[in-house]
Amino acid sequence: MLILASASPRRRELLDQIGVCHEVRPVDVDETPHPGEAPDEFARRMARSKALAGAHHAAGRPVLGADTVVSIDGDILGKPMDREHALDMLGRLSGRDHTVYSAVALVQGERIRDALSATRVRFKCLSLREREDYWASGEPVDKAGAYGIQGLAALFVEHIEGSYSGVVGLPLFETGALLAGD
Ligand SMILES: Cc1cn([C@H]2C[C@H](O)[C@@H](COP(=O)(O)OP(=O)(O)OP(=O)(O)O)O2)c(=O)[nH]c1=O
Repeated sequence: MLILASASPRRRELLDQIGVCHEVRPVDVDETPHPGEAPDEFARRMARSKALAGAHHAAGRPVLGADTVVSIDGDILGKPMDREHALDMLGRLSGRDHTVYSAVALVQGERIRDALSATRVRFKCLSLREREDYWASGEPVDKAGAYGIQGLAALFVEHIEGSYSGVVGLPLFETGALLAGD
């Protein structure tokens, strides 16, 4: 059975959605970007690191790792450290387009393969009050870019072009192709 090297409840639900039986075994990796590292490269490196870390104790079973980052003006927005950080991130996203990179990596024996989705997301303009109320909902705390498109933040998203499941945390088309060996 496949091992999902992730603590994200969204990833578990997304894998369930496509009927892939799996066991959840979260891993701990250093999620610090290298100086000057591009957001898409960072997401790919993280997905690969998580899958490889999971493979250490997998006894040869296939292991899936994933990573999602929000990127605007070339910067990487990860999870917010605190309220101010979240309000600042949401302020940067307000009224603009950004890109969500979601990478997935699969380790099978000696082999590792990965795939990436890039999705454009446009936010409406957010007032300070809206950002404060959103923080108070508790939703932003564990999410890249301090928002969850699958939750209340659906009200902020004017337009999306790309992979919805990628924004939520696991690009299902790309994941299915990796698992099928394409
Ligand atoms: C942009 C966005 C992100 N997210 C979530 C998906 C991921 O769980 C999280 C990004 O953080 P990640 O570091 O990719 O993942 P994680 O720490 O939650 O889980 P793990 O490393 O153990 O696999 O943000 C949403 O749920 N909705 C969204 O709209």
